[in-house]
Amino acid sequence: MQLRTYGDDEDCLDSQDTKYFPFDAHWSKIVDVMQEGLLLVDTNGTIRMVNKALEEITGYSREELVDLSCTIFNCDACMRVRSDAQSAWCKLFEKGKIVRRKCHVMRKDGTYVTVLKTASVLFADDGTPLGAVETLTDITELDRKENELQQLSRLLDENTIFHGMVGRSAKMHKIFKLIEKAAQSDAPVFICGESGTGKELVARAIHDLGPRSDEPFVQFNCAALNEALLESELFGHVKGAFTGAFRHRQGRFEAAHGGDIFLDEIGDLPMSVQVKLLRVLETKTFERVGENRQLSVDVRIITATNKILPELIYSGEFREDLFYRINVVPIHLPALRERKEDIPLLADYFVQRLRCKSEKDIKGLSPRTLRMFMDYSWPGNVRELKSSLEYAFVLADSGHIEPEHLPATLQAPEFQAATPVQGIAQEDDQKKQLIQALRQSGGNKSEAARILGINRVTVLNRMRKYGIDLKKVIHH
Ligand SMILES: Nc1ncnc2c1ncn2[C@@H]1O[C@H](COP(=O)(O)OP(=O)(O)OP(=O)(O)O)[C@@H](O)[C@H]1O
Repeated sequence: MQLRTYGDDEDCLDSQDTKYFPFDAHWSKIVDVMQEGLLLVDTNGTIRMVNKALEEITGYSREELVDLSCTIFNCDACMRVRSDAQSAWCKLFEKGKIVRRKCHVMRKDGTYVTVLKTASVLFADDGTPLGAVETLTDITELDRKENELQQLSRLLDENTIFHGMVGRSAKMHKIFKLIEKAAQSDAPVFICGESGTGKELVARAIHDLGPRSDEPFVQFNCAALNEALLESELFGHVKGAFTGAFRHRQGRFEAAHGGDIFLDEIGDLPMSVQVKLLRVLETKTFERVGENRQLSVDVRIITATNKILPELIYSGEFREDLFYRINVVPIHLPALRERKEDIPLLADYFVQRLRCKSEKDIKGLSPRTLRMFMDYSWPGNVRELKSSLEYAFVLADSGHIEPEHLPATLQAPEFQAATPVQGIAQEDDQKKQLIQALRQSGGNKSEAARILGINRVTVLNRMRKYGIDLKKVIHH
């Protein structure tokens, strides 16, 4: 029995009768706008019809395919078993249909494409098989992503990743152990380390691993607001407490009740608010702005800063008594240049993650780039490494990431340091890099922060610290 095929006879689907289904006359167009490849074979396995998407998937034209055997696709899942003259079905068809089977079909150029195949046998009213319809969905891209995810999970066994933190150095392993212990206690945790070393990740891990993990985790950046707003943001205010306080507002401490509060950039907390925070730590009570009532609160406090608090105590900007209260369990995160053995692993990790999000087939770092990564001092630490790779994914097209795909700050030899740079030399480098990034960004601080792999608040702090005048820098 022969199938009447699409194109043989435009009237075959009752195109005159549009009363019931006005699209009947347009079947050829309908199958051609389908995203899936469509293939019609007769009982001998001879191709009778294909649509446009199938031409695109296989690289063959319609004319080339019609009248050929479907074995031309060399499909790895079609173990063709011809039991008698009438039945030429692939083993897959024995059940009458197959649903979303992953297989590989050969294109005209000899390459293979991964497809999801769905197929059904067509029967006449008397039960005689007429042929079969197959749809093929190209999943090459999905398949690639799946392989990448598998690669990523192979890369990251439990010894190299800890709650989103990647590291195989002895220093990071010590930190992972410390986090586990700190999480179980209710004592305040103080996380210090340079910008971009992962302090926020540590705070999150402490919450997730601790007994308060089902309770709130409230995060607050103490450098984000001015002194007047800070207090009401942290402790809340009552209606009429100040101009503009039209209603009661719950503060962050109340919101964190039962859970953990993470106060980031604690070194930037103004003195007036430091006193109030000290009170919360000592008495576990606070007052809303504009109210005299004491409210008790049960929160564990986690703080972090990239500043050296003893220096701030010395200069009178931070209360010593508060420092002792928050610094019960100190966690010091080492700078990336102090744990260089983590650099290749972190780079692989970020490359794999970026590959999953990108269409580009970027394989990793070239040996030259890896050497450069190992020699660089990474003032912006892991954040800078991550954003350099994001930058490289924009510039590179495929293959390996070469030094020329990296941000200018990594390429300028005067900013590279093979050995840890300390004290004044480091500050000098930091200032030069900031000036260069601000020039590069035309004075845009957020963009400069992105270039350096640090956050905007750190850019502002450093500009203040080094007395950088934006106008002078740009018009230099
Ligand atoms: N060990 C790590 N593994 C994977 N990603 C990391 C690691 N450390 C940091 N990161 C990533 O680097 C970026 C910066 O991390 P994070 O914000 O925790 O740093 P930070 O020390 O809090 O910085 P800042 O002081 O500027 O606030 C984030 O995108 C984070 O996911």
